Amino acid sequence: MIEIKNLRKSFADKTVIQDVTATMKAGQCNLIIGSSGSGKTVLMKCLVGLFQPDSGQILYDGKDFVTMTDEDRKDIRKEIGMLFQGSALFDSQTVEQNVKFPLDMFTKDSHAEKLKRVNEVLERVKLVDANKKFPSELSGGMKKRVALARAIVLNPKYLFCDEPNSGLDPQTSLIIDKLIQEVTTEYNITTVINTHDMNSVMEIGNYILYMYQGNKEWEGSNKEIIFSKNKRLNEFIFASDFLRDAKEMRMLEESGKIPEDRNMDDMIK
Ligand SMILES: Nc1ncnc2c1ncn2[C@@H]1O[C@H](COP(=O)(O)OP(=O)(O)OP(=O)(O)O)[C@@H](O)[C@H]1O
Repeated sequence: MIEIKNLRKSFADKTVIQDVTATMKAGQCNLIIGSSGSGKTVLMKCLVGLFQPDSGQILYDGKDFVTMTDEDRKDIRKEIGMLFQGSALFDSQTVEQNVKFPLDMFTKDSHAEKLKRVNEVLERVKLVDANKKFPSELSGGMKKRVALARAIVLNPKYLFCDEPNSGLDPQTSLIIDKLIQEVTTEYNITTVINTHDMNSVMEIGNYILYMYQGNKEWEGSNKEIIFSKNKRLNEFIFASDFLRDAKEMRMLEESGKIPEDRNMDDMIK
C-alpha cells in the first residue's frame, strides 16, 4: 500500500502539486488521470523519488519515503518495478537479455537461475519463442510485454506504469491492461498507472485519482466514476465517446428500456 499525505511540490514560485492525499492499495490498479499539465507525471515522479516534494508524506507500507535515509530508499527502490511509456528496451540486447538485466544488476543468482526466472516471467506475459529476438523485430504490444516482464522480474511489491497504452491500438491496449491487472492481483502488487486511456479507466480502474490543476479533484472506482456529480470530472471523462455510451447504457438500463442484446456488465468489468 502507498499512502500519500498532504503532498506538495512547487517549481520556483509555481505550485504544481497542491495538497494531495490518497491511498493506493495492494492488489489493485490505482489510476491517476487528468488533463495535460494537471500534475500526474510530477506526482508519479515524487512517488518514485525522482522529485523531492516540498512537504507531505509518501508512506510505502507505513515507511515514509520522503524522510528516510538513502540506504532505506534503495531498499524500497529494489521493490519497485517500472513500465516506461516507450517501453525503454535496450535495442542492442535480445528479449532475454533485456528481461535479465535487473537480475544481473540486483541479484547474485546463477546464470541458470536467472534464465529460469526470465522464462517464467516471459511465460507469464504470454510471450513465448521470443527470447532471442531483438526489440526491432517486435510489435509495439510485444515490446510492452517484454517491458512488463522486465518490470516484474524482481517480484516487485510496487509497480509504476507511465502511459502503458501509448502508441498501441485499442485491442492490444486491452490485452496489456488485462496483463497488468492479472499480475497485480496474482502477486498482490500496488500498481500505480498514469493514463489518458478511458478504456483503461473503465476496465481496470479499481481506484481512480482525478487530478485537476495539481489538486485531487475526485477519487473513486470505475463503477462510481460514471455517476460522479463532479462537473470538472464529467467534462473530462465524457469527452470520451466510450464513456458517454456507457453512461447512456446505464441510464437506459435503469429506466428499463435497455435493448436486450446490450449489457452494462460487458462494459464495466
Ligand atoms: N521539471 C519541471 N520544472 C518546472 N515545471 C515543471 C517541471 N515538470 C513539470 N512541470 C510543470 O508541472 C505541471 C504539471 O506537469 P505534469 O508533467 O505533471 O503534467 P501531466 O498531468 O503529467 O501532463 P501530461 O498529461 O501532458 O503528461 C505543468 O505545469 C508543468 O509545466
